[in-house]
Amino acid sequence: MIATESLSKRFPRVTALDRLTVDIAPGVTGLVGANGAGKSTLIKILLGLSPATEGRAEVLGLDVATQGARIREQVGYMPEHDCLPPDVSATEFVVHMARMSGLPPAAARERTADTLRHVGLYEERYRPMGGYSTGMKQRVKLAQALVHDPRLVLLDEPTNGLDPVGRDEMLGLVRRVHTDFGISVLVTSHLLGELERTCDHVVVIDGGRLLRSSSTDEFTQVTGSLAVEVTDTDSHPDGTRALLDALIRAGLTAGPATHAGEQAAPGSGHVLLVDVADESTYDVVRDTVADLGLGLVRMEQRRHRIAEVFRPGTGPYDERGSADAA
Ligand SMILES: Nc1ncnc2c1ncn2[C@@H]1O[C@H](COP(=O)(O)OP(=O)(O)OP(=O)(O)O)[C@@H](O)[C@H]1O
Repeated sequence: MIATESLSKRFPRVTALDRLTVDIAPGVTGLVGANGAGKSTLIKILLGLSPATEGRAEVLGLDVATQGARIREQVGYMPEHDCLPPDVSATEFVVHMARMSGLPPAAARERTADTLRHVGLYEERYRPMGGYSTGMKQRVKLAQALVHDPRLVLLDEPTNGLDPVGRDEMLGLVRRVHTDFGISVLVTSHLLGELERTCDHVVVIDGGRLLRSSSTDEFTQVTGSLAVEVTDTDSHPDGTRALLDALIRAGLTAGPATHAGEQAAPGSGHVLLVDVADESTYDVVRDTVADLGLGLVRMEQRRHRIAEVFRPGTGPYDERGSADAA
């Protein structure tokens, strides 16, 4: 879908992209990097809107340097910043964008209605956009990127400014762009963790350079620990503590999980991480829980969180730490 080769973009004071070489296959890909990492610069180059200083890039097999107009016919773009005229309605705006992409009037109206419905805008679509919430504006921006039925969409920080519920809803919509319509997606975020559930593949850039490009599964591979959560009982008011002591007596290595992602369900105690020595570890944990008369809330193989891979001291890029540290 997208291929770049030693792509650089230098501004007088800043190198925004530094010899970036990356291949992006069809599907949903996350482009992750801190603010200023070069994400928006890359998107503008891929759309043929800004020339690279060096190197080359292709989108859908088309050269960004010479075939920008053809790329923009087949690619949708959701910009990062608010760009919606306040005194027109979502319907008027999206119909206008559809017409700009070359759709005839009737098809533009029909596609607009379908796309706005898909992003979850109903009666509000006839009201001026100046009165919309941030979430509604982000949905209109997504709709205008989809309205001409592109093969690929480039979404620049679609969750920006949204609260956690709004973020989840937007990420669900982004995923459905691919599952419902078969459109490939490149979505940017400055938050590593939030793309974990949405993307098949994640590309991480920092200071315009490629840090890592791999499938989400590779990022979140299974670790050698088992997360175990139990309930308290009358005879064991701190069930987690009782289980920890018993597991250590049984010869296992275990400890409380301290990572935020391992928080227990409210009222159900805490989570222990148990090193999996071999297959017998599962039996020992199950039998110990049963012997103590505790309720087993969950026992599951723990996976890495994407954010852990890059946390100083815990990731593969830090020789001092181990990626298993939790
Ligand atoms: N037109 C420009 N002129 C000068 N410097 C620029 C220009 N556009 C971007 N930059 C600089 O290039 C670097 C990369 O910016 P870019 O907008 O691509 O980052 P980003 O990863 O998208 O971050 P953000 O989400 O904050 O926009 C930044 O240091 C930015 O200040």
